[in-house]
Amino acid sequence: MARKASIIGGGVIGGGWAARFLLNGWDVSVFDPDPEAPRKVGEVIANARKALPALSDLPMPAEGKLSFASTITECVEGADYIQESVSERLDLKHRVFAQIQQVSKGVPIGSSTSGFKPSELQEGAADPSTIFVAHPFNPVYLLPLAEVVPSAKSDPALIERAKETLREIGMFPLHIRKEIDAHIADRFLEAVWREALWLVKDGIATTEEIDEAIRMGFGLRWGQMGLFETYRIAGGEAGMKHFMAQFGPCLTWPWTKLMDVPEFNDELVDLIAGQSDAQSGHHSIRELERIRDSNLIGFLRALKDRDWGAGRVLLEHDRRRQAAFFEPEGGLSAAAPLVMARPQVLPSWIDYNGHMTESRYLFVASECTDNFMRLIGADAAYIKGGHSYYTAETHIMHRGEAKLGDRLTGTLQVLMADEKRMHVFITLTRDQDGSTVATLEQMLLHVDMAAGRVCPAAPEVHARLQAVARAHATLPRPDAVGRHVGQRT
Ligand SMILES: NC(=O)C1=CN([C@@H]2O[C@H](COP(=O)(O)OP(=O)(O)OC[C@H]3O[C@@H](n4cnc5c(N)ncnc54)[C@H](O)[C@@H]3O)[C@@H](O)[C@H]2O)C=CC1
Ligand SMILES: C[N+](C)(C)CC(=O)CC(=O)[O-]
Repeated sequence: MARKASIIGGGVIGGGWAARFLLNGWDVSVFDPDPEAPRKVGEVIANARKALPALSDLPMPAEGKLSFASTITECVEGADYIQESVSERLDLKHRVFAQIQQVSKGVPIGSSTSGFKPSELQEGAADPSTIFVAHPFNPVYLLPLAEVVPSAKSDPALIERAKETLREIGMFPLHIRKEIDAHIADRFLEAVWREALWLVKDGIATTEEIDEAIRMGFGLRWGQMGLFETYRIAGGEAGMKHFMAQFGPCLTWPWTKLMDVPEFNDELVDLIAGQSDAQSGHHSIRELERIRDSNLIGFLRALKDRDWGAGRVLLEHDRRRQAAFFEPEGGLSAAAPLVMARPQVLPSWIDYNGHMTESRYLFVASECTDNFMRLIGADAAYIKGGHSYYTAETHIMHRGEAKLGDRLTGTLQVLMADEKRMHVFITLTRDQDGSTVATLEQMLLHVDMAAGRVCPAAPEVHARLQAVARAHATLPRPDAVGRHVGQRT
């Protein structure tokens, strides 16, 4: 049964949390007194549906159920996890926690607060031990970081449980050991923001020039290595010590305004807002969100290919989902083709004809056979031991068109298997209408990789493969089996 997340406050951040839980298979209930909240949350979720699945080639779990509650009591009933994302006012957050704790006992209550300490949030609470900070980053459905900040009154076991929940929905819970105003990340953002306000106020730079200074240079570095690793390299062969010796003295030079805050008056707000309108006003906010999401997907996939930084978190999330997904219903002896992949057609998969390029059909098919190999035990450890399956022959038939954003399902049927061979038939269908876009017939050979020769599979792999082959022997043989190019029909 799907678990339930309760989201209190359905603004920018509450909507992002709702999307992340929902698309990871949780049921989600949202409470927000704003009558516009369902529309706003719906729009965030619509963006997330386009973006989040594009981070992975694995199937998304079935979406959970979304509901809007009319009271906090109704919202948190039966919740396994509660996330508070109401406006940044301490009195309001206290009132919300009091209402939650009238009905909900022992359930983790994460707060999205950007700046309040957990001990401040817990003041006057019936049970302070369940309230903690889980500070996310916008867009919550794409960025993995959640700063998890407990206080001395927090229940350590409950915090660990909450961190596990965050990992399950693909996040990276960073445990902040000492509570402090604005945690870790917002202290940086505040410092950069303060300096930027000065630069605009003093007429040194426009909002656009400041954004160029970030996105053309150090912003790109930070996204993959952060601050210290980047500066270590900047110290040359002598590393961090040399870097500090060279640039330490400038900390006392007038490079920043440090704690000075510009007067936050209407003049400054109008100046910044006017420049921002001139810079980006030709895009709607929703358009900007989509541009941001598409860029983030590109970055994150690049990091994933390199098993680095946030990309490593995505790979770990894939591994968890893989373990859960590829245990077929009915086990290996189910008499039905096995669902082995559910990819989404990404922008880079589209060719000059406006549809999925041909190499991607083979790519998706090889996702299917890779997952099938894992299922029968020819997994990474088996391959490391020196044995694997190699594809000897493939025949692809293109029977329809897959377009940008289409969700595809790849099923695999075993036609014949013996100790050295498996003959399989893969069907790729479009989820929205069930139509077949391609079929692929393949022969794979079991090889001794060091010898470069075909050899019998290990008995346990052979036994699992045979279990599937026996079950699939009862299935009708697809018409396309054995077809070749130029054949008369
Ligand atoms: N916007 C951002 O970039 C980030 C914000 N945060 C934090 O997330 C929290 C929410 O911020 P945003 O989503 O940006 O604000 P927002 O203004 O977009 O949304 C706040 C929502 O809370 C609702 N609300 C007010 N009283 C309520 C109540 N009694 N019960 C339920 N809902 C209620 C409002 O109707 C509104 O929809 C804040 O604590 C903020 O510091 C955290 C990370 C980033
Ligand atoms: C501006 N802010 C303090 C609300 C920002 C955050 O808390 C995190 C973010 O997403 O930038």
